[in-house]
Amino acid sequence: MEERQVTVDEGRDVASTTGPAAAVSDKDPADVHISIRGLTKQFDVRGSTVTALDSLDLDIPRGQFLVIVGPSGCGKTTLLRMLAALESPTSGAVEVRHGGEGRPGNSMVFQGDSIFPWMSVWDNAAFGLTMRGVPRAEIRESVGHYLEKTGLSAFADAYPHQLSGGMRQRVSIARAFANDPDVLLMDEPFSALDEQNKTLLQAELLRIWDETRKTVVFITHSVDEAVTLADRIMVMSAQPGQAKAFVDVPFERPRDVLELRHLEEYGDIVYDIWQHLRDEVSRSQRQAAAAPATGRRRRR
Ligand SMILES: Nc1ncnc2c1ncn2[C@@H]1O[C@H](COP(=O)(O)OP(=O)(O)OP(=O)(O)O)[C@@H](O)[C@H]1O
Repeated sequence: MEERQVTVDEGRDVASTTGPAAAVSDKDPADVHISIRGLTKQFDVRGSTVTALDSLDLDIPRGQFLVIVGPSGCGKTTLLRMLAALESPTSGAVEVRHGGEGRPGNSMVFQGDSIFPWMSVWDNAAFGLTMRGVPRAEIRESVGHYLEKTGLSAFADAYPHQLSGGMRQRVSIARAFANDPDVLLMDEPFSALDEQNKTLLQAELLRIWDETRKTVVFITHSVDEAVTLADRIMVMSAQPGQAKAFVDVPFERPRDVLELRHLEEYGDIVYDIWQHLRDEVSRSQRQAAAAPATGRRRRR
């Protein structure tokens, strides 16, 4: 089994780091796909230090759909970027236990357009596989499959400017799944879409994910979206980002998005998450109002 481990240990005993009880798995360690210990990330912003993440401990079992919610600026994207090894920790460790020879470690799906405007839908969806030199027949099969699953077969030759925003996000999803990564990292992929498209795409994502049961780490600001998609939800505190609470979502799969939202228990879970989130959102707003000079930066 291949392993990617990013560790920056500034004199702390990572193994003895403790965190919220539910963050660290009590299951067989062989089931843990992603293990995070004491993860801290600081940025220097014009002479002052911004602690984006503070001593985060988290185990993500293989095949879990983990959704992260938290107020703006609490370090969600920073965490995802460290999982993708696009950013290195200031201290602490991220260990991703890679499960498949020759497969990419992760694929990312972002908010807004992340597909190449000069490539057709087909070429966009095939991009990761083509770059890895996968045989053409395999590419044809995999891309054909995921374009069909995302309702894009008829648009294989179209270019992004000929598509709606929802269709462009479908291309991103088809590309991510076709690439067959070990882990899927999704950063607010549906936030730019209208409510109807969002609901349709959530249902499609659930259907596609059900076939593969890949480990997913998904960021959203929408509590409804979190409860609809997740096996488990991590609620983060306002900056500096820490795990404030973990909420298990017990609904059976496959899930019907609309039926789910009728259930009494669905409302209870949404309420529970808002209870955890409410103070953090207020705290984050106060921080933003009090410290405009620290210069929160968006990278997208
Ligand atoms: N490259 C960077 N340089 C300086 N500061 C950064 C950088 N990346 C992130 N930050 C800061 O780290 C903090 C966390 O940012 P991050 O984007 O991870 O938050 P977030 O929870 O994803 O926010 P949002 O919900 O608004 O997308 C913010 O204060 C941000 O300004």
